[in-house]
Amino acid sequence: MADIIIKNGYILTMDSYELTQGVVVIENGTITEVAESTEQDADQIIDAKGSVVMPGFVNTHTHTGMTLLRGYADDFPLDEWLKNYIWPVEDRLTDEDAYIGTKLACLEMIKSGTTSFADMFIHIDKVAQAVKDSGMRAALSYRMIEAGNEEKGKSELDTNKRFINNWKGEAEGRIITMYGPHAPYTCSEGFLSKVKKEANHDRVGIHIHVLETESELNQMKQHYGMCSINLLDRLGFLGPDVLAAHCVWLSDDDIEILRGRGVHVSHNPVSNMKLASGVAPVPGMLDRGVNVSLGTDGCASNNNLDMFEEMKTAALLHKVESLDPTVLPARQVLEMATTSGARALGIKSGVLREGYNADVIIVDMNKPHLTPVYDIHSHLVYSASGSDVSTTIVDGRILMQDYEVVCMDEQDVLDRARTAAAGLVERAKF
Ligand SMILES: C[C@H]1O[C@@H](n2cnc3c(O)ncnc32)[C@H](O)[C@@H]1O
Ligand SMILES: [Zn+2]
Repeated sequence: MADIIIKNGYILTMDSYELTQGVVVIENGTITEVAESTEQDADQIIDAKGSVVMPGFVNTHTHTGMTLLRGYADDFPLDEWLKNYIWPVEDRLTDEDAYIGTKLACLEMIKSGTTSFADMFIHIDKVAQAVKDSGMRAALSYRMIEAGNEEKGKSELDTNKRFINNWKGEAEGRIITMYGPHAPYTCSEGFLSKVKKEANHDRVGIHIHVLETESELNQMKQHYGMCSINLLDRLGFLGPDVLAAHCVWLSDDDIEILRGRGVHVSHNPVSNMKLASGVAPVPGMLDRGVNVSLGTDGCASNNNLDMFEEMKTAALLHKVESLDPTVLPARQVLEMATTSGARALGIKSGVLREGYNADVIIVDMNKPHLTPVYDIHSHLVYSASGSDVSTTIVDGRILMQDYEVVCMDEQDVLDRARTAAAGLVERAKF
């Protein structure tokens, strides 16, 4: 007897381009069958008539606690935004803020079809607790800023290491742990080398912001006489264990280095547009074989966690940038948001395939803006939005069914988030 059978839906496995009517069978958190029909029975049958059944999205770069700062400081360049607005408020964040901010982020992601994500944040134990409680899957890293201060670097590294020791593989394996050095402009080369050594020792990955702005490029050239990619490569930092967010200001040589080292890149088009950071050379990276996935970044620079919006923005941005409408076609963008994201996090998700994690969503197509259907990839990227997701399953557990969130008390999360935000803004009046 299986746990769940999803039947009558159109199945988009992401293994092939085809959309065929069929069933998905789930047992013990794993997909056990994807077929036209099944002989099996299950404890729970989900009728997906008129819907698309597909892998959940993988958001490969966010800062979940920043949901509490949604709309707090808009329309500034990154340096000013971080130094004058974000960091002063984050310094006053409490454990409860981080917990409820992450709960709010999980609620938003579950409701819009994201099943796993990569997060870098502070109060990371509370972030992990919220992920565990919500039922989502996540690769979590503690944000380390050392700024050339040896003592601070030691305590930052200790905090990240303690987190890794306490949380690696927790929540039935749904929590993956990583090191999170913030960026090459907030961490010295000596510190970055130490992080790499510890990551190798602990056999975990590293999540880092890289070459997000021209200002970073100039600072690095001034300080080191080379860009962030060259510095990180010289340190032996780059490898398939590295998840590099942004990578906007890359040269052709940098792309070649990323490809050669097997670095995973998280592209964040909405955040890059909002902070006017620039346009990442995504078509060039994809052409050269770099694994590029999609991330929303935090809610203070997006200002939501909707991966449908991220997909559409990515597709449109690179068409207009290249003046070529054939660039980043819908199918390729869908792959970035699912299979490429799963590859970046090293998880067996992102496709509907036997033996893979049962991280599955159901998208309701019985909507005016999704009618008629010629090409499902087109609709998912250009017409659909997060609110079209009716059901979200992570690790074989139903977190939302028929638009009803069953893994947490939605109203309670909203109320607590409002209270936390009010307290935060009050404390930030300095
Ligand atoms: C993890 C921390 O990083 C900060 N942050 C949030 N968004 C960005 C960004 O786009 N670039 C660099 N740093 C960022 C914020 O303090 C987070 O808490
Ligand atoms: Zn970020």
